[in-house]
Amino acid sequence: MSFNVLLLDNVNENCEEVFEECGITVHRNHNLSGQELYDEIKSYHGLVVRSATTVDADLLQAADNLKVVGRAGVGVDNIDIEEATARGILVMNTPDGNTISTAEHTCGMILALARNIPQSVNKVKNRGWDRKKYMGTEVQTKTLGIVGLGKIGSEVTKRMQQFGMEVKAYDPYASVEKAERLGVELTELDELLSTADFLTVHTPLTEKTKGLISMDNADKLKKGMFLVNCARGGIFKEDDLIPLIEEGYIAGVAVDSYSSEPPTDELYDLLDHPQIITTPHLGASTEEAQEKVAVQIARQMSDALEQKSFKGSLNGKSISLTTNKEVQPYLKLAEKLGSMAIQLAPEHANEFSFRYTGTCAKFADVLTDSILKGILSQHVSEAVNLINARHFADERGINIRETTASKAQTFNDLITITLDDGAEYQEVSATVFGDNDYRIVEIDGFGIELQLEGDIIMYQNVDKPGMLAGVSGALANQDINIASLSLGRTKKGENAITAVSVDKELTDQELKTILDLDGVRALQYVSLPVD
Ligand SMILES: NC(=O)C1=CN([C@@H]2O[C@H](COP(=O)(O)OP(=O)(O)OC[C@H]3O[C@@H](n4cnc5c(N)ncnc54)[C@H](O)[C@@H]3O)[C@@H](O)[C@H]2O)C=CC1
Ligand SMILES: O=C(O)C(=O)COP(=O)(O)O
Repeated sequence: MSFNVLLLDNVNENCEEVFEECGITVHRNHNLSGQELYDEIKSYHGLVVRSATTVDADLLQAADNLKVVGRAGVGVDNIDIEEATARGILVMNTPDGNTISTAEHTCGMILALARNIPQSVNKVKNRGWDRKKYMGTEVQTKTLGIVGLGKIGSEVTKRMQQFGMEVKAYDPYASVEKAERLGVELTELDELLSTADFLTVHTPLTEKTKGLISMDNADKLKKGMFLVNCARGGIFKEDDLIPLIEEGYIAGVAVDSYSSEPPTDELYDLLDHPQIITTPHLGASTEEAQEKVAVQIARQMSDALEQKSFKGSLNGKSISLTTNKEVQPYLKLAEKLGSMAIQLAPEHANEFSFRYTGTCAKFADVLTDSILKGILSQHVSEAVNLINARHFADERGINIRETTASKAQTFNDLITITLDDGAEYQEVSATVFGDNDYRIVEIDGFGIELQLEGDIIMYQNVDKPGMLAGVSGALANQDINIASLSLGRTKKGENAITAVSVDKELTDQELKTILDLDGVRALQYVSLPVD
């Protein structure tokens, strides 16, 4: 299949080169938006953006053929990942291509704030000369507070330590070992706010980081501190920046990212304050960073479109495993078994347990996606794939429990699915022999062995002579050929289960002739694809 990709947002020209080397057709358009973009996007398999294009639900809905959205950069807050996931569209970014550039820009902002560089440059250019007004402060021996000790936060740390700053950080998810390695003291947020001379944020904008600094916590700030935001607009409450300055809580702010870009008129008015220095989202705007992210995203997207690798994917992490040859037979087994289990399950079952025993246990994550694909494909009108399967399960309030045991038991590999509606449950287990011999091996505790494909009748019966003859007679009378069968029973003379694989799809009427036979207690029927 041949693919085509649309490049927006001035993505570096190396992006084109890499796509073309991979045999992918590229079209570039810097100025598309609104209806024009909705119309244009329909024919593309891939879309590459930076931060300027909003990839929202409407755009994704219009994108009939889209398989992957690539962000040539880090932040994906301009992409509706939830909607993309629901539509089975992969979203990927390039997490480290612009780290150094953004860290360097942040360091520049810290120094610019400390020495009033932008304001004094402006003064001189306007024929002014004021050395007193622009008296600065050294950063050496001062405390730098970092919120978010991730990739950029760590690089800012290393650089500013060279300027003699003491670095403290607040990041509830950072490890103590990492902080020790960087020579950083991890603190609580309040302590950081009350001790930092400069505070720089390097987190995404989330419910927790939105308005991290505002007039509400102004009393916690070290008087006269400087603030830097080269992460995302809104981490400092923009409306509160001037009151924070005017009331003497902070000495100045450097901002590179805004809650709306370009800023609204009101926001421009706020940013006009002489103690606020600003750049137009330039953190990642260097030749080096743009080349790196453009090349990285083109490679990642080409590999994903060609199903070679899914590196950098944000909404289908586990599918990166699917290119591993070892996992392929298990994926198929999981999907087939999921498809079988749901046909046998009690109605309204919403407690799903998946047990993985043996080698397959190490692939549990993606196998669960595959089982869910098998289950949900029969109930969801949209196409279910490994990216959106969990989304649909969540939407349906399905609770998933996964257990693993790497030590093989009777079979080298066994996947067991239990679907439960709170009152009744159905349990099926299957294995794969070699690369492609998929077998059901247990149904509700009865040992059975039958190929996991085609049309299968399963009935419980009294364990007495003549049962099988009755069933095969009934099938023969209707010209239905038996392909194979398997018998299982709990104890001699008690309950038995028979699974019969037949050569054609059966009607309800044909099935009834078996259910009506004396001694047949319950009957179930599943129809599975044949490879
Ligand atoms: N101005 C620009 O042009 C650029 C801005 N960015 C932005 O910079 C930010 C950081 O990027 P990276 O360092 O690459 O990301 P990262 O994922 O490596 O680091 C983020 C860190 O924030 C921490 N974190 C998350 N929630 C937190 C919370 N509530 N409190 C404290 N820490 C928290 C995480 O544990 C992680 O260590 C992102 O928002 C990204 O979009 C990135 C590149 C360029
Ligand atoms: O990578 C990021 O998160 C950035 O903010 C950089 O944005 P940009 O690619 O320069 O529009």
